[in-house]
Amino acid sequence: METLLDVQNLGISFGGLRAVNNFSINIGKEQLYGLIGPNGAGKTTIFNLLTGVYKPDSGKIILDGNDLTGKSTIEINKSGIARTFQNIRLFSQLTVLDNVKTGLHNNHHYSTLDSILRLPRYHKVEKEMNDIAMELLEVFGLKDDANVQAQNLPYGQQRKLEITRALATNPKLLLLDEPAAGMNPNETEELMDMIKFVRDHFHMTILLIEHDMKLVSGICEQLTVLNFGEVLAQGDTSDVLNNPQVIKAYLGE
Ligand SMILES: Nc1ncnc2c1ncn2[C@@H]1O[C@H](COP(=O)(O)OP(=O)(O)OP(=O)(O)O)[C@@H](O)[C@H]1O
Repeated sequence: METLLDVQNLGISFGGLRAVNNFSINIGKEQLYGLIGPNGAGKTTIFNLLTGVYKPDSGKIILDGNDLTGKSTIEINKSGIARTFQNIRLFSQLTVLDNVKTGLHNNHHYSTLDSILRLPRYHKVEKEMNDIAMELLEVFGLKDDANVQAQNLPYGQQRKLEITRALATNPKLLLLDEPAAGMNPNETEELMDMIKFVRDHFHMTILLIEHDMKLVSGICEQLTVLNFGEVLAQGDTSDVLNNPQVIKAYLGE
């Protein structure tokens, strides 16, 4: 399988705490990959390193052959990594449609002058963005809510919208930080279907952090288990979940 993300020996310290140490991972194109581990193991810190929120003090991040180590969040997003957050971060006062359009600005441009003077290019680009955003909303069953304020959507739909907006940036790699957090079992089922659909339909590569083991074992093909900032186990999901060290350290059974 062709590699999309190649991370080698990534590390970062906060004061005296080595939050992530010697972290390596290799994710193939179109893989659905899970990152699990106990609270405080360093999972979100790894997402923050991969997206440029934190700069690693050691290691390399290569995406599709491009070295992204030390790049800014904006550069990294433009290079093809998009994410969602543990606590939903939408533009709550904007409509569902406008939230998706904020994601599309990466690939659709008009100048400030075009926009102020409402020049033809402005209308053309706006129409293109509306059409694409509506198509995406239709795919994810959110089209009828296009004009609803994001904050008025039910929780599960807000999660879906966050993923839709991340997809609108046209990423190569989608990072989902605890997508099922706070969801009821029905919402989680729907979410699992959506994640599988995104991978299959958009040929997307997905790395997700999740505590919900039903979701992890249900859709992730490969897993990395993190413990105290270091990789405890890595490989096929069923092998990893049956690894005695993992059961002892993480699952506590
Ligand atoms: N900016 C920071 N400054 C200081 N310490 C930090 C910072 N960010 C994370 N940490 C510490 O790094 C460690 C790893 O935190 P992180 O949030 O990555 O864990 P996690 O595996 O995502 O946990 P959870 O499952 O609870 O979300 C924790 O001890 C945390 O307190």
